[in-house]
Amino acid sequence: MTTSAHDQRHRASDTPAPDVLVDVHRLSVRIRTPLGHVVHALNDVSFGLRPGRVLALVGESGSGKSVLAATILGLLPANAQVRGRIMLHDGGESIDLLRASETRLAAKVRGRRIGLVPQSASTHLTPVRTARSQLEEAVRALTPRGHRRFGASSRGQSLTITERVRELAGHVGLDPADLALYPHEMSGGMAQRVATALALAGDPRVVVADEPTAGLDRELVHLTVDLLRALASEGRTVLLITHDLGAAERVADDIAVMYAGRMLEFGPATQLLSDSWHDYTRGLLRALPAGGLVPIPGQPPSLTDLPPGCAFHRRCPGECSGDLALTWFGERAVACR
Ligand SMILES: Nc1ncnc2c1ncn2[C@@H]1O[C@H](COP(=O)(O)OP(=O)(O)OP(=O)(O)O)[C@@H](O)[C@H]1O
Repeated sequence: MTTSAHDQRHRASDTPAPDVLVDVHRLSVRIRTPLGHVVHALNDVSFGLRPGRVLALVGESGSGKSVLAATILGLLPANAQVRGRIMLHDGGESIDLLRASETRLAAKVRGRRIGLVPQSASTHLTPVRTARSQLEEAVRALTPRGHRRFGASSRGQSLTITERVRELAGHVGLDPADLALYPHEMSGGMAQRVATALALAGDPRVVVADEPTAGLDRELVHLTVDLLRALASEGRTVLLITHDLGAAERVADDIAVMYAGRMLEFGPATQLLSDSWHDYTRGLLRALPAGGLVPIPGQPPSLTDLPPGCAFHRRCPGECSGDLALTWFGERAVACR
């Protein structure tokens, strides 16, 4: 056990490792509901996003994955209370994402440095406008002068908005003819690609994809996974939010396992999947077709009434130490081992 590795991880938010782009440090989020209950949506979550890597956040529904994405993007509701720190280190600039003003987030972060492919992408498209019109608007909004140098594939060239839209479409595997379609004329996979192109319009280094494979058939899941991998191989960082450990297995370099707002395990995907340390991760793997489709008995606890100690305790088949802190062992971390 390397307490020093743990300490190093925690020091990282003060003096970031050179390759950490987004440093999430001891993040906790509470949301007060209209009925006065307090949802403990995230509890003491820490990790770093590194360039050119895909990090998959996996966990059952309600484990806090989307809240984490919303926190990074400054999109939490006003009734949320946030503790901890999220630093973005990009282009020689460090931005404290939890303390930056809404104006700064809108002008410098959302779309330009961090792009979001939202959950249920088709519902986020404007129904009365074609893909082309929505992409043109995004490109125009993110590049006010209309002409500039764009994208990895065309560095050194100046593109018009029309050319840039065509380039974005090609980037995500859309046919130029698809640009004339309205959202109701698009398949789920196509709408998802348009949403991805919108997320890439400002050439962000970080792309957050919230459940991009949900509801897609197997072939489209493969195409989506390939697209996310291609983004990473261009040097972008991808934060993939998914309840589908199978999709995470195909695309992720690193996997973080979430449960009831806590991170229970983190590590390089191949290691975490072949040698899981946490009983919950092992349970998720057994629930996959390859693992025999064995569901984890029981339900996650209510986030308004978390039990004391380990939130997984009641469902845990193993001997739980009750230690909630995520402890780092080099590149891997586990709680409650
Ligand atoms: N605006 C909100 N007001 C109150 N509670 C919220 C709000 N947004 C999220 N929550 C709660 O926070 C918890 C975490 O939700 P979150 O959407 O992050 O889960 P998730 O892991 O993304 O689940 P899913 O896979 O279903 O999207 C849930 O209990 C959810 O009900």
